Amino acid sequence: MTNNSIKKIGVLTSGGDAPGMNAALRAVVRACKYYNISSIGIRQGYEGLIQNDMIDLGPRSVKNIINQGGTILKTARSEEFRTKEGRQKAYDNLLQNEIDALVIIGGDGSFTGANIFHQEFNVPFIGVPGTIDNDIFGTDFTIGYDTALNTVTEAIDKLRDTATSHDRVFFVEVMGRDAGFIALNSGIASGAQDILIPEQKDSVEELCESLERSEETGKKSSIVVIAEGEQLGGVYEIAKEVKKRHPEYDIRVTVLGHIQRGGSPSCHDRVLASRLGIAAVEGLLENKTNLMAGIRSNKIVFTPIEEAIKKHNEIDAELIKVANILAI
Ligand SMILES: Nc1ncnc2c1ncn2[C@@H]1O[C@H](COP(=O)(O)OP(=O)(O)O)[C@@H](O)[C@H]1O
Ligand SMILES: O=P(O)(O)OC[C@H]1O[C@](O)(COP(=O)(O)O)[C@@H](O)[C@@H]1O
Ligand SMILES: [Mg+2]
Repeated sequence: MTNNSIKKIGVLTSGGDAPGMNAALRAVVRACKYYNISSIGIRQGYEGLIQNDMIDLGPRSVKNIINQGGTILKTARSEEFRTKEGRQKAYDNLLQNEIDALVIIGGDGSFTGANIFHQEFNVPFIGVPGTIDNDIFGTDFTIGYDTALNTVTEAIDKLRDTATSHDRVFFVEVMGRDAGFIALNSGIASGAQDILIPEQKDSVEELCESLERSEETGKKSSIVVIAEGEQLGGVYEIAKEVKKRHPEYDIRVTVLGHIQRGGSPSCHDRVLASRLGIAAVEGLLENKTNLMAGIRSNKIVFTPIEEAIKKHNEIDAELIKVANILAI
């Protein structure tokens, strides 16, 4: 398997952090050791490449992190890497540190940056999808998504207790910059009356009809889950519009925010991250590059990075049907 031209792999975490990034890092470092090559950690995403902020890593440097949320390498959104000058500095530092290839653990933005870097300097890389949003084509699941879903579901369960006690309507905003995966799945799991996601055309009228229908059948409190990328507007605006039409509703709004990105990764995310981290190293050693390691029908697959960035996973119509039937 070993390709002799790769002797050292650099690994970084970039973009929004996601639970399981540490497990992916651990897998990359240990796979490198397994295949007798060196690994070096780059701190704060592309910022660390530009600032030459790196640390040699071995199997014991990544002990006790499989269960930790966040990323011990830290992450960043680097403006400088968007510039040609910034990427030149990054390349100079790669040469100085004798890094032959990169594993990029991050989201679509991080992969876009890696792709441009590859076009300019021909640095081999493989992406590992780490984002709670699950908005990356080429994998059924991104690292962190399952943990975020569990966090959201637990939070909405708590809101349900108070919503029921007061006969209130709760509007809950969940993350998902442009994607409704978190909203749809957590909404089904938490028994939401309605779920608003950017992939679907929604209207306040339909939302009100749904609330009215449930009221007619004796429902006293409801939960509405709204993805932050919802096209109808923000959660406060939507709540205001509903209140205008139903002044009698006792409405509360909760924005779950960054709590959704934290916490110890779920078993699912730890296993996924471990598999993808190893796959990325093995891929590089097989001379693969410009690909993302993902999982489809429980098998490792590699997808061209441009497809991973540009294509979109479709929302499953069956899930929407499930949500609708259960909201009767
Ligand atoms: N078009 C681009 N050119 C160069 N670098 C980019 C580009 N888009 C994103 N990046 C780099 O990737 C980083 C992470 O992207 P971002 O969209 O913030 O998060 P994510 O990877 O989670 O989607 C950015 O801060 C930037 O440094
Ligand atoms: O932490 P920030 O910079 O406020 O970004 C918030 C965004 O990051 C996310 O949590 C994750 O998205 P990315 O992984 O693509 O960064 C989105 O759901 C959210 O819109
Ligand atoms: Mg992104």
